[in-house]
Amino acid sequence: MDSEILLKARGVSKSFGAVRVLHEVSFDVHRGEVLGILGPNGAGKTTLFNMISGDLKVSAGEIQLGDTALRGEPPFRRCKMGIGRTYQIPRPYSGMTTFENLLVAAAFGGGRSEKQSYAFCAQVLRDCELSDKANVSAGKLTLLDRKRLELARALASDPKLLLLDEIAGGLTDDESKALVALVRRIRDRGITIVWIEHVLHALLAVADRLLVLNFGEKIAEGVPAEVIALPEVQRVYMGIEV
Ligand SMILES: Nc1ncnc2c1ncn2[C@@H]1O[C@H](COP(=O)(O)OP(=O)(O)OP(=O)(O)O)[C@@H](O)[C@H]1O
Repeated sequence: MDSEILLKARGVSKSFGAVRVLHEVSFDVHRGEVLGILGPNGAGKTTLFNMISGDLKVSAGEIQLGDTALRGEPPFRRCKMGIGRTYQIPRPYSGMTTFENLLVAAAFGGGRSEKQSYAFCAQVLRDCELSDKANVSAGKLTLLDRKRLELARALASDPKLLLLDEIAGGLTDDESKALVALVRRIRDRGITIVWIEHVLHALLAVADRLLVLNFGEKIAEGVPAEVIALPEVQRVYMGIEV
């Protein structure tokens, strides 16, 4: 990890009508790091991602990628600027093959000829261990391979910053180890990652830092071992009274 800040969030808030979902959340994501985001159901984690990716507008506050303020930029522009994301409920085109799904995603990243896109997508498939499923219809993949495809689609847009939303849920221990190994390989290629995850052991295996949300507020941020030892985090996230 270097100390250059790739993403900066300052005072980010979101309300739906009278319901306040996020309140003045500020944090930095350093280039090359994996920042894990924890928090109970409904804490506002996915809402935060939606505001980074542009799926939702902020009610207040600022988000910057590098030196560029993201306010007013639509999702497709943010994708071209280097923000890739997965969704909690994967959204592949089920009637298309795995490879076709990647080609569509690569078209969003832009900047490549058709020939270059084919070569790039073939590389992403190899990285995600999906080469042997290239011609399989996305709707027929196993759960682990659907998760790999969700990741591969995000990678095909060639992100600098990858937002992962609960990709380890529902996997066996061995499968989640395979997914963690894949996340590590992506990080080692220089892609900065923010990972929302309830499967704590998967997150702890790769996160450099953790940020914890509760009821829309940041309650902790820092080195994983220190954060999960905090009494408030143990109480709200793990239900342990200390
Ligand atoms: N479009 C919306 N309209 C109204 N309320 C919403 C909307 N999107 C999210 N919410 C509410 O905002 C709160 C935070 O939701 P969010 O999905 O961000 O939580 P989360 O921390 O990601 O939870 P989980 O771990 O269950 O995915 C919830 O109470 C949710 O019902």
